[in-house]
Amino acid sequence: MNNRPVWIQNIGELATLKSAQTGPRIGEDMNDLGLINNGSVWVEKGRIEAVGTTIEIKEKYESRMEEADVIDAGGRLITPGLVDPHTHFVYGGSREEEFERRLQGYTYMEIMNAGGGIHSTAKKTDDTPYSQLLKESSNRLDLFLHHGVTTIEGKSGYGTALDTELKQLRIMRELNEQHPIDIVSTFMGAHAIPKSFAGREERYVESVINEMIPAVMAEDLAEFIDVFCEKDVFSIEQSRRILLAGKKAGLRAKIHADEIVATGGAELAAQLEAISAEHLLKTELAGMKAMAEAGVIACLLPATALFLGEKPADARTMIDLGVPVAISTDCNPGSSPTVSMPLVMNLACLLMKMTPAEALTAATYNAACAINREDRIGSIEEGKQADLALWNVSSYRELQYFFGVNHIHSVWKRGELVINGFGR
Ligand SMILES: N=CN[C@@H](CCC(=O)O)C(=O)O
Ligand SMILES: [Zn+2]
Repeated sequence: MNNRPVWIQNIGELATLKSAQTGPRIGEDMNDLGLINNGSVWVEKGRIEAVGTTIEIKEKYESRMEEADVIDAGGRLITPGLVDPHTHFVYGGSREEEFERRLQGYTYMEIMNAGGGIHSTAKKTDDTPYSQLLKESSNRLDLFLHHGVTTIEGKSGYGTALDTELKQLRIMRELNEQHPIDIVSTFMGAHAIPKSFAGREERYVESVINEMIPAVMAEDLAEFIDVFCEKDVFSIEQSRRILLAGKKAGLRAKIHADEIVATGGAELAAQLEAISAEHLLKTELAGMKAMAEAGVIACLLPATALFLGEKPADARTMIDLGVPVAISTDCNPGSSPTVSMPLVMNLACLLMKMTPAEALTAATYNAACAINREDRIGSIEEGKQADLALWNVSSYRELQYFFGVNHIHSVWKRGELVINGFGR
């Protein structure tokens, strides 16, 4: 830990995301970025001590300037470190052959029902030794960091049995200790019904409830539970039982809902007071209204929609109804092989017609809310972790507009410069 204070000054545009409102931002508040022109941040012991204009911070810390490492941001943009609230980043192998098959016309579910898709990654993840899986996942985290991401959520769910679930979750725990990125873990044993349980689907649901959840809790390996609630995967009733069992054990609920077919997953999320519902490509108005009413965060995944050739989620209606919206990469080898939150922000604007400001809110503060971390990350305010991203552009609008490029310059994690673009 750097014990010297860090004074970052001459920030052309500082998007603090600070707001008088508490809880996830909804409606017009998603456009309020708490912007400061010619901004400055004073960081001490990994925390943000003060935020203001360069002149204000200079005056406030005049007597202590000598002690500080002084950084000139050169008129660039600083945002909170990006938060990716939905990933499956611990996995073995790759699925580029399946990508080609989909380009030839096979659908995602056809491939999965024929034993490919999630089943193929589960088999490869079973077969990848712990140390190799750890190394490959750590390399992926490096890529996330190079795209300005300082916290991610990670899900288990690639395995044909409990031991692979535990392997994935233990890897996330170990990486959380080793890697600069903070990892928040979700147990997703209900991602696919293993082929060995064909015809005995109920038996698998029972095993998730009676064997897997207790084993995960015994090692305190997860904070959230998630289910792939989908036609031909887990039904509404199976999803309800699994999520209720998780909640009873102390996990907060998330749900992959209405991705391929509208099955009522959004309504279930509202009934169970899930913290978030994911995908929502096919969600109907009633489901959106129920989510708005219950305060469930919509975690939207435009890179997945693009990669699967599906129409993206109706973010505009959700925002207009008061549903809090977050966005995420959904990094996984089948439906979204990307680590780029900057790309996801571009796609949120281009495909879902979110404003540049809404996309930034969805990738920072609201994303932090979707993983219950808004008390410490997601905005640049006094007392929060000094997780900061410096971009090689002068405004957030430019970041969202000049697309397909990684504009990252430097990244601080808890006040430490972990990606250093100075001098280039
Ligand atoms: N849809 C379910 N799960 C993942 C995809 C997993 C895979 O295809 O490997 C998702 O969120 O997109
Ligand atoms: Zn997912």
